[in-house]
Amino acid sequence: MRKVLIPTKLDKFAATMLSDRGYNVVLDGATPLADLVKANSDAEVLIVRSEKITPEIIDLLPQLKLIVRAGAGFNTIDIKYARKHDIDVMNTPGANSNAVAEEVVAMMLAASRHLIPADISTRKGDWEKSKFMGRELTGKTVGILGLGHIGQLLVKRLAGFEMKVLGYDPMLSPALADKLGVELTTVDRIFAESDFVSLHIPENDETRGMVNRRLFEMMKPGAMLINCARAGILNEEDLRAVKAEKKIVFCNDVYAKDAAGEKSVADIADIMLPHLGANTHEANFVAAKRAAEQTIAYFEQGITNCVVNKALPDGLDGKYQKLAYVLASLTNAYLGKDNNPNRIETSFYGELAKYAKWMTPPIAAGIAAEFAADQGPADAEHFLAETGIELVNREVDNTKHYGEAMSIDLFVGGNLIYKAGARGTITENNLMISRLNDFDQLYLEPSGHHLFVEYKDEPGVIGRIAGILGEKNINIIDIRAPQDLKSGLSLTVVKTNVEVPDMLIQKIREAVKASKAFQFTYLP
Ligand SMILES: NC(=O)c1ccc[n+]([C@@H]2O[C@H](COP(=O)([O-])OP(=O)(O)OC[C@H]3O[C@@H](n4cnc5c(N)ncnc54)[C@H](O)[C@@H]3O)[C@@H](O)[C@H]2O)c1
Ligand SMILES: O=C(O)CC[C@@H](O)C(=O)O
Repeated sequence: MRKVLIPTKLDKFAATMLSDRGYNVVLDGATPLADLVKANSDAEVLIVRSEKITPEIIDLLPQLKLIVRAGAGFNTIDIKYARKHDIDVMNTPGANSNAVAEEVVAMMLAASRHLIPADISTRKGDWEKSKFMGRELTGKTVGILGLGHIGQLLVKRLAGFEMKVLGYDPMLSPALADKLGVELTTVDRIFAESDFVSLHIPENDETRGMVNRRLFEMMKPGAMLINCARAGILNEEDLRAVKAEKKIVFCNDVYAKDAAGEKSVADIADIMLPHLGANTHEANFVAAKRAAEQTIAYFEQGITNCVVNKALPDGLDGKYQKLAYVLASLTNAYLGKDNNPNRIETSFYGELAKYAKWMTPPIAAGIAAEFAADQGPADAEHFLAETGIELVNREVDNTKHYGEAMSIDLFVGGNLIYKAGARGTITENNLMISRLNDFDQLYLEPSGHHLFVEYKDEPGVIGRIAGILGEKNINIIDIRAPQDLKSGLSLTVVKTNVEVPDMLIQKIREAVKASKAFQFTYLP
């Protein structure tokens, strides 16, 4: 019986549904997380809300296969560590979005009409009608950053106020924006022209701290900023610095840590709530129901569409990532250790074009041993940018009929640009390097130890290489010998049964006056 641990205050419906289906469920929202995890170390599934799921918690659950975040944001879960341990993490997209959209409308109205301080004052016996002069929503401009489940619902819920809606979300198609009545624009224009700005983006490496002083300084005096997304996307110090001068009204639902105690935003927040966005009976029920349904579908039907830490996107065969690694590392070996690339150009043919970003981690790993290939595309892009390597994905000409193939070219900068590149594909389920530089028709299956020797074409060279290897009892398993007719160069690639020692490579280099001689080993 699979054990499901629900260490949070989640609607009982999830526990009931899973128990009815034969799962062994422990639902306990009172015991501290670490204690509960230690007492249930045989759990295979963890269903959580905003609890922090750290490597330490994951290490206490050696049989864990699945973490379900009953909600949208999964920044509280170490999804990379989970991936390393073969644990899938999923969220329940859209389950609580209506609750958040309604909370935003409530904040807009409450702050615009001073409902909270006016209530406190009137209860006290004061009559401060003139102090609480309000503003109306109708006809104003609202700017929405992030138009996913919540952002889109917010547009619909605000429809009655006849507002002009500006939006920014790289994933929203112009057609859908049109249908929703959203004018897609830049982040800068949203901040500069809106009377109300509402944030609905996830917190991740890309968005952390992105709502900063530069944007606050653009805001209209007296405009309202609403953060029901995540604390980390907004730079609190920057807001503090400009809030008084710009008279920004700030409504906040989210904190670095969900816990009782003083809140650092207290001095700049006009309304602050204890992370109430999803806190409705309806949202709690829907999130619980989805979490249970998704768990059952995951184990019983293998449905993984809500997994957020996939190593591979649906539809991509992992062999293509191996190929990208091999092409990048072979080309890098060809350039030699004194020639560090400063630009990578890639071409992905056929269906591979839509998976281009998933090739960036293996390419980065292929040219830099310090980058681990199991990291995600954003990590790889960040690593390349930090290392000063430009990545350009070229438009491809699919009329060449290369099928699902890829080319990777590395450039060494400076005034004199030096370039090397390789193309490959998968044939009969094996990696196949079809070209290295202008040596077409290489058709090399790269597994094992390969000695690459490039030289001015002349007869007898392959025999000399074989002789030197034979003297040392090194067995030749396969030989490829393509020519580059334009440059008059030949390339001999010898697959050997063992690694060829450096001294022997040097001997071969001298014996055949090679322009290149290096070993390339790939052990899949
Ligand atoms: N306060 C709460 O209780 C509460 C409840 C639910 C969700 N949330 C937070 O709200 C966030 C959004 O929730 P959702 O359900 O709408 O998620 P979602 O995934 O449906 O939508 C997020 C949208 O943000 C867009 N986006 C990502 N990076 C962006 C960027 N740099 N610029 C512009 N757009 C970007 C995405 O393309 C996506 O469309 C969640 O990640 C979560 O952190 C808070
Ligand atoms: O579970 C909650 O109450 C908060 C959930 C919310 O922040 C989310 O990202 O879904």
